[in-house]
Amino acid sequence: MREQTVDVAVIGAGTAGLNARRAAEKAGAHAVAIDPGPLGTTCARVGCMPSKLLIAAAEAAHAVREARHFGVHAGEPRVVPGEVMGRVRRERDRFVGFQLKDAKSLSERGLLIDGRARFVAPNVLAVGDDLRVTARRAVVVAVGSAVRLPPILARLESSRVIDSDKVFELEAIPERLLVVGAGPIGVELGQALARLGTRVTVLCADGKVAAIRDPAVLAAAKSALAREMTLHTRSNLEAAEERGDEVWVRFRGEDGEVSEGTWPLVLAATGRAPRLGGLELERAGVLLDDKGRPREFDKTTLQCGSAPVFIAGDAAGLRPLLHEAIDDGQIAGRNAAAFPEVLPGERRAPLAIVFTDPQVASVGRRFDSLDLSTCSIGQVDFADQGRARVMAKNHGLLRVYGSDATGALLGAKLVAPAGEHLAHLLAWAIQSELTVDQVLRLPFYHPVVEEGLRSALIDLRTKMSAKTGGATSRKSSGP
Ligand SMILES: Cc1cc2nc3c(=O)[nH]c(=O)nc-3n(C[C@H](O)[C@H](O)[C@H](O)COP(=O)(O)OP(=O)(O)OC[C@H]3O[C@@H](n4cnc5c(N)ncnc54)[C@H](O)[C@@H]3O)c2cc1C
Ligand SMILES: NC(=O)c1ccc[n+]([C@@H]2O[C@H](COP(=O)([O-])OP(=O)(O)OC[C@H]3O[C@@H](n4cnc5c(N)ncnc54)[C@H](O)[C@@H]3O)[C@@H](O)[C@H]2O)c1
Repeated sequence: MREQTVDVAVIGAGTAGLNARRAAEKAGAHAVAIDPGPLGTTCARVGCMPSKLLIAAAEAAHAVREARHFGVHAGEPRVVPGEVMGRVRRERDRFVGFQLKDAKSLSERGLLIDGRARFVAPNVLAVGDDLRVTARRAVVVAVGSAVRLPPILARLESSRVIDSDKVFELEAIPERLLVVGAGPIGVELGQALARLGTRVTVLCADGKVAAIRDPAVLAAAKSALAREMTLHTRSNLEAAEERGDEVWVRFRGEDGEVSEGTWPLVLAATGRAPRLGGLELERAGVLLDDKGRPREFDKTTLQCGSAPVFIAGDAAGLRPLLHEAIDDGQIAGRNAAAFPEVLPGERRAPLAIVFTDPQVASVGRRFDSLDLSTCSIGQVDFADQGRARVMAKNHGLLRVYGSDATGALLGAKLVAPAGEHLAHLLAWAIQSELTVDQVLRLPFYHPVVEEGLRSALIDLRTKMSAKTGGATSRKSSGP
């Protein structure tokens, strides 16, 4: 058995792991990452980047179709699957290539170990069968997440049931597709394939699309997405089996109505779960609950109880997003290097964007965390918003949440054209702790989609004033 002793061992060389290793090193620790591969990070290989590449192709096809609204008639676009998927994979491989280059350089310096790690004792990891790594200070667990298949689909073991890891390897654009799950993955990939020519049916159990909790924004998103896909929300998968060249599926809607159909391909987008199984965290002194997650986990320091173990990125199951994996990695790496002197990490305003069209985004406080007796909601419908109408992209709803007592902007949920940009403006304002009045004093050009945001903020200010008798709006005079 080979033995290696380091200050900090990081399990996983994805985005969170690589950032954790770097942060630990910057803090003066000898830190290594351990990963059996495939390297290249989930984001670049099978996540953010290939999905956005597929969406970019879909947007091009959609723009050709939509040109008729402007009197420009290009006809039905001819989508060449080999070329579409070829570009997706070529560009994806380019992004992955940068990650692999960094990984190679780490390996050459002995800072990246090839192998699967598991705990054998506190601070001690077995890597494969012949290596033992001891971390003098602490271990960071950054093992990411894996697709969670419902048993009905898992049991099928059919090549006609794929997940998001496999979708980018498709050679053909399917003629018809059933997407099970309407979270970010289901709606992004479902709408993209619909625009590339697939007839897409989406079903989901929880009644939500794109994880939207605000009921008004949810209704607007459903109506926007239903223009291109058949949506069955609140539909439970009841049975599935392979029948000839297709998969037969039966599901039950909330009204009890049973539907069934056959599809040549099913995309399971039923969520992802932290990949903590097999790590034997108990041997590190971490107590686990019945789902195999740490019973005690400090969301601010990312430490598991009082053990010398930190969890970062998707493995923590808190904010499974790329920019959060980077921040998590930095917090966990720094704390692991300084162990036992751990400090809470600085967090940014919550921000999540789903790249459908219109885009869905949430910023700051979530709708279901608001006390509606002390908060007001302002909104704008994009149906008549000037610039959105000019571009024939006039669909969506933006809602902003504010505190009646302080006039502070608390959060926002939107399904809107240029949603990714509106969401960033809102996130920056919320993190800067601006009041609604202060945001309204900032410049808004004309004609831009941001004028829609201004309308929502004016609506919010009016509602706050009505509730407080003008106390919040008296703080300043905005436009
Ligand atoms: C289809 C899709 C689209 C997405 N789009 C977006 C987007 O647009 N924007 C966004 O912000 N986020 C997006 N995400 C989420 C984002 O990709 C993830 O949040 C992020 O990549 C997680 O990084 P991570 O470091 O936690 O995990 P990963 O990058 O998965 O890294 C985990 C690493 O751990 C290794 N590992 C696992 N077990 C062990 C073990 N026992 N020993 C050693 N190593 C191990 C794995 O090999 C892997 O390299 C998307 C995800 C998917 C699936
Ligand atoms: N743009 C982005 O930032 C982006 C894009 C894609 C993915 N992601 C990340 O990936 C994570 C995983 O995404 P996701 O969409 O797979 O997960 P999700 O958990 O958000 O959605 C899962 C969906 O599957 C449905 N579902 C689960 N079991 C079902 C069943 N048996 N029958 C019918 N429906 C069922 C749920 O109702 C839900 O609609 C997200 O949380 C997100 O952090 C982010």
